Amino acid sequence: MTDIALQLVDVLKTHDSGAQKVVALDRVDFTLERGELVAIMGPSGSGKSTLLNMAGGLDSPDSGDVIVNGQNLVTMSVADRAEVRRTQIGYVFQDYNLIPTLTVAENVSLPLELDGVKEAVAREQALKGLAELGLESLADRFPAEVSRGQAQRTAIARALLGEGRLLLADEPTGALDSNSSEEVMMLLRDRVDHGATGIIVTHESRYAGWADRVVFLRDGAIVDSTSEA
Ligand SMILES: Nc1ncnc2c1ncn2[C@@H]1O[C@H](COP(=O)(O)OP(=O)(O)OP(=O)(O)O)[C@@H](O)[C@H]1O
Repeated sequence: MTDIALQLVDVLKTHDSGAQKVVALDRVDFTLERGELVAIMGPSGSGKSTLLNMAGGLDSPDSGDVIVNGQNLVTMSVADRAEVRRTQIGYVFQDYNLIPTLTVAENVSLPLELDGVKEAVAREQALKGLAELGLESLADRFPAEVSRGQAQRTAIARALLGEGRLLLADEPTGALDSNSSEEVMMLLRDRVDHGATGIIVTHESRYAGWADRVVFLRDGAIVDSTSEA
């Protein structure tokens, strides 16, 4: 394994917006070392979510390369990309993406079961992950029966399962009060300190303070980068 968890090389991404083309990422180069937690900040529309979607293999660039743990997501097959996503990447979406017909625990254990982990073992791991976020009592409720903050923490529990993951979190504290937000940041930090690697998109500099480095985007380009070190 290399020491680089993620590399974007000269990534260009445009979106069609009516008759116009919007440049969402303008030939971005970005490297994330294993064990780093990086915060991405920037004005609305600057390309933060697009960058995360590229990193997570949810969308493909027009040109350039996206390399996760030494594997180029751009040149691999759709099936291989799906497997990298499932086994090596944990994604926390802005809108949680919980499956409404599955319970909280089932939502968290589903990716493990898709990986072939036996149902009982997957449930046990899901319950452990939920307990870390104070959600064990909600395990058998459905997403519609929990609060927005609890749904967000469920999505985070799901993303955190699995060792040494690349965690990609788009505004993970968006739906949470400030105490819960601090807890979530502490958890992400702790997970990174124990072998994971992460990117958090955030609008709030106080949460960016948990990161090792803050990268600022503007008009689809990285304009500045700070380091705590
Ligand atoms: N599916 C899409 N179709 C058309 N344009 C899009 C699409 N997704 C994003 N864009 C445009 O691409 C640019 C970057 O969007 P992106 O969502 O990455 O920004 P962001 O920094 O995450 O914004 P926010 O902070 O508001 O979430 C914006 O101009 C946006 O309008």
